[in-house]
Order: sequence, then structure tokens, then C-alpha cells
Amino acid sequence: MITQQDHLARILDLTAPLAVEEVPLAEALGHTLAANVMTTMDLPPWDAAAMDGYAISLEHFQPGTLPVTKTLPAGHTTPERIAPGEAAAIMTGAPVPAGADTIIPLEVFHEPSQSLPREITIDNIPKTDQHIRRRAEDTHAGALVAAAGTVLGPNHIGAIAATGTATVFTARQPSVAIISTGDELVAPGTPPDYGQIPDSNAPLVAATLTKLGAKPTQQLRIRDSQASLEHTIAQLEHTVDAIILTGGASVGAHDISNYVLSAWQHEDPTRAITFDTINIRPGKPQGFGLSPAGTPVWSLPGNPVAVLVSLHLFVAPGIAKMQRRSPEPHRLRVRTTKTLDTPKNMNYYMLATLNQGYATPLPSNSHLAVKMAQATGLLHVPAEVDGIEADQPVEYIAL
Ligand SMILES: Nc1nc2c(c(=O)[nH]1)N[C@H]1C(S)=C(S)[C@@H](COP(=O)(O)OP(=O)(O)OC[C@H]3O[C@@H](n4cnc5c(N)ncnc54)[C@H](O)[C@@H]3O)O[C@H]1N2
Ligand code: MOO
Repeated sequence: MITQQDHLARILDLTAPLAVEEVPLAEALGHTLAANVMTTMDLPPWDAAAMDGYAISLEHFQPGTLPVTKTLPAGHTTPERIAPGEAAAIMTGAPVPAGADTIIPLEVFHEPSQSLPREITIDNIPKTDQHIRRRAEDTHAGALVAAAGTVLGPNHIGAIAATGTATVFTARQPSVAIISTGDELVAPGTPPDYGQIPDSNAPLVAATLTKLGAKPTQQLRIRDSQASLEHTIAQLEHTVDAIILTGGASVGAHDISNYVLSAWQHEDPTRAITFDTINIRPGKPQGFGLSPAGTPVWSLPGNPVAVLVSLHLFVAPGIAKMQRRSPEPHRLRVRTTKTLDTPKNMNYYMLATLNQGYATPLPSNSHLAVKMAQATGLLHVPAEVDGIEADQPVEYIAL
């Protein structure tokens, strides 16, 4: 038996960052930034109106009627100036004319209308500096917008576009082939005969990879045969960045992944695919290493909840490293609503639902695939303890 930490360390040792490529923002969602994105301009680039209204100068201001001498829509590209005693009609987003000290919203003077008055009447002395977005209030030229290692979400893409940047440098997204092994498996949607079950692992792995920013290229189902496993991997190992198998990782006579892959040689024996029992539950039997062509291969156990746990603990960090970002999964501290009794020396992971900082464990035997649908995350009881009392802190990994 080896520890979860040692198994993960080997995975991180044998996975390598992929090349950096320049991609248009429109294609960058879910990519990981490989370089900092900096602004080259102030934002806002100039003082701008925050309201549709009237820009006025407060120099020598006297209440009374002011002529509206200019109309300044957003997109007005000529710098303008107003003199004391003048007002300029201005639209939200337009550059504030030089000499203007404040903006008064149009509703103060009249109903919203497309035809503007020639003059406005102001009864008292307005406050200075109202409804003006100041230059560089958001960011200034040379500042960081998003750091290397950021997984680009819609919010980052919007922010980067706001600085006038059209492309970003990101790590190439790993292409990953998924192989489900097992004579009992049929495609989801095919009515199973007695003794058969739908292949739920491949869709689970594919969906997880997509969420991690990787590209699942194919989902293959193969029978428990040495020839089909060897043939399939020989075909894939030169075309994808990683391969993930499920099933056959344990020690049963038909657990071919273990028997076939652990017999493979690698020119550097420390990189060969090895199988170990890990001090975690579920997900105890795990295989990992490089195929003869040097492609990382994860061989996960077949039980669906074991696959889910393995994806979070062992696949996600390796896929993150390939994309040049932190391999740490996002762990929270929450409290458990129930006492968790677990034997020592094993890390226990349980399906759980989180509600207002309190997690409730679900039945979590590793074959209970449908229970995954009720879970929002995984609770972790570490190997060092034999349980956690109700109401005490516990680590939680969001799904
Ligand atoms: N004698 C021992 N038996 C087992 C041990 C052990 O240490 N000694 N470990 C158990 C544990 S723990 C696990 S986990 C499983 C792992 O088994 P395998 O990785 O060899 O997986 P299979 O036997 O192929 O399948 C296990 C289970 O999962 C179902 N399965 C497989 N693939 C899929 C799929 N694509 N979609 C849905 N379900 C799948 C399969 O039908 C089995 O029920 O070994 C224990 N045994
Ligand atoms: O590792 Mo198995 O998934 O413990 O049941």
C-alpha cells in the first residue's frame, strides 16, 4: 500500500506542461493562461459620463438658465471644452468635456426624450464631481488583468476584451482518449441483457475532462482481452496527450488493465505503468505511468464512485499540470452534520450534500453510481483519524 500523497507525487512527476499557443479570445474559454495579461491602456481611457444628462462647469456658477451649447454622444471622438455658464448635453459613456465639473442627470430637468432642450434651468448650486467615471478608475496602463495560471471564465474574457486585447497565450488543452474496459458494458441507451450494465464511467470521465479544460477525443469500450487493450493503446498513444482507462485495475483474473499494462516495459523503468493499492477509499487500486511512446496513462478502478474520487484526486492535478496551472484541488472547510466513523490509516471520501456550511454524507459505497446525482461534493476523513464528530470541521471538495 502507498499513500495518496506518494501516488499523486508520481503523477505530477511524470506529467509535463504542454506547449503554449496564441488563441483568439473567442476560443479561450476554459483555457489556462500561460502568461500574465497586462493592460496597455488606462480604463476608462478618459473621464466619461456615467449618466445621460448635462455636463456643466461650476466655475463662478450662479443658479439660473444655461444654454445647451453641445451634444456629446458616446463615440464622440473630438475632444471638447465648455466655458463657465454653458451646459453640454452628454450621453453615458461619452468623454466629459474639459471644463466640466459635474453631470446632472436629464430627469432633473425633463422627461426622457430624443429631442433635447436648448437650455436648462438650475435652481441651486450643484455638487461637484457627480456621475463622472474618472480616467484609470478601473485599471491603469501596465497593470495586471489576469495572471498566468488563471482558468479563463467568461468574466476573465470580458475583462481582457475590455483592455482591447484580442488574443491570449494559453497552454494547449490536452487531448485525452477514454477507454472503458469490461465484458459487461453496453453503450448508455442500449438495453442491457442480464449480466450487462451501461457504461457510465466514460461519460463521467469525459464530462470531468471537459470541465477541467481538456478535450476528450474518444470514448471507447473494449472487452476484457489483452489483444484489444494492447491494440487500442498502440493506436492511441501517438495521437493523444493522455489516456484514461477504467476497470480492470484490481487483481481479479479478468482485470486485464492491471495484468497487461504492468507487464509493459518502458526504457526508463521509473516511468513504466505501475499498479498499487493506495490508502484511499473508494479508489484503492490505481495504475499510472507512461505508455511505451511516453503518453501518460491513468488506469482507474471500475466502480463509478471510485472513478469520481480518482478523477478529483489524481487525474485533475495531472491535467492541471499539463495546462500549466496549480494542481491543487479546491478544498473547503465545512462542518459535518453527522458523526463520520471510519477506520484509521485510510483516507475516506464520501459523497455529500452541502447546505449553509454543513455537509451531510450520502450512502457512498463505490458502486452506488446513481447516488452521485444527489451529491454536491466529497467529504474527506484523513487517514490519521478514525472519524470526525458531528458538528466538527471536515474537508470538502466541491464536485
Ligand atoms: N479480491 C479483491 N477484489 C477486489 C479488490 C481487492 O482488493 N481484492 N478491490 C475492490 C475494489 S476496492 C475495487 S474499487 C474494485 C476495482 O475493480 P477493477 O478496477 O478491477 O474494476 P472492475 O472489476 O472491472 O469493475 C468494478 C465494478 O465496476 C463496474 N464497472 C466497470 N466499468 C464500468 C463502467 N465503465 N461503467 C459502469 N460500471 C463499471 C463493474 O461492472 C464492477 O461492478 O475491485 C474490488 N475487488
Ligand atoms: O477502491 Mo474501491 O473503489 O474502495 O471500492
